[in-house]
Amino acid sequence: MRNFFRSRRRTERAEVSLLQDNLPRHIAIIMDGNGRWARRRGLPRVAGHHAGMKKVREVIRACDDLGIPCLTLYAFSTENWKRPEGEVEFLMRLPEEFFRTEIDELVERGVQVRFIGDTSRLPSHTQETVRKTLERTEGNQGMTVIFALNYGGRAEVVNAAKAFAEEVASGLASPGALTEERFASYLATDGVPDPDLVIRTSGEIRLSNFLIWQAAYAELYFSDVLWPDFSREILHRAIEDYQGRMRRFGGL
Ligand SMILES: CC(C)Oc1ccc(CN(CCC(N)=O)C(=O)c2cnn(Cc3ccccc3)c2-c2ccc3sccc3c2)cc1
Repeated sequence: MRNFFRSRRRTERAEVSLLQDNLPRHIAIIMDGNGRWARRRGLPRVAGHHAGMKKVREVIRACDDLGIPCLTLYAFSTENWKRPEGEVEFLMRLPEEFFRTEIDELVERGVQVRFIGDTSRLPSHTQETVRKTLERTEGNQGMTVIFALNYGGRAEVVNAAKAFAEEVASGLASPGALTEERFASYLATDGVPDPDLVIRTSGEIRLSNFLIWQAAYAELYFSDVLWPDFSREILHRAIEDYQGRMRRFGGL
């Protein structure tokens, strides 16, 4: 058994060594902690969101460089209506800045961007950014990056159940034909493998209604760092921890 591990190729990195042949196929991240990060520095909350957005770029690059096929990002935030007025306006403008500064590199890297969640309640200019991002990256063959916007796992399951019920009502399906496999095809993540690793920052140990169907078997990794302090090194540590767990139970 020891030879088996020793012979496996390793990517030596300063902090951790990652096994190239046991990388997660899909990593999902609950990006939490922007507000606290700003408050600890005596900065306005929007500074935390702006710093958080820069980390989105860094984590996409880090996953793409490792060859992670799929990354889902959940901009975890308490409901918008609890936020001060100016903050919501700022948040709705942030995607345009991200699009303007990042889209060319994403296209260059062959990244395909997808969105899950209810984008209908976003302001029209933000919806326009979503549409342009989809247009610029559809059909790309590289890594898939999914942004969960205004997303709720239970709402997603209810929508899938409704879609199947409608097919039964219109005689296209019979209740007996429903399987877990078929049900998953009605979810927004249809065609995407389930996340192997879910990471959440800021020390909160909760799933918060995120990918509740898809993450049924995912390894969960909780980091105390606040999202704007997330880094390539912390990502690597999470993946190394994941690989350590797979080694313990992966054998049989
Ligand atoms: C991919 C990009 C071109 O398109 C879009 C991106 C997002 C949205 C929806 N959105 C912003 C509007 C809203 N719902 O408040 C959020 O989900 C939201 C809520 N908090 N934060 C701050 C935050 C930033 C970073 C990490 C956590 C939270 C964000 C936010 C704002 C700008 C960016 S850029 C990449 C991610 C991201 C997230 C619409 C279109």
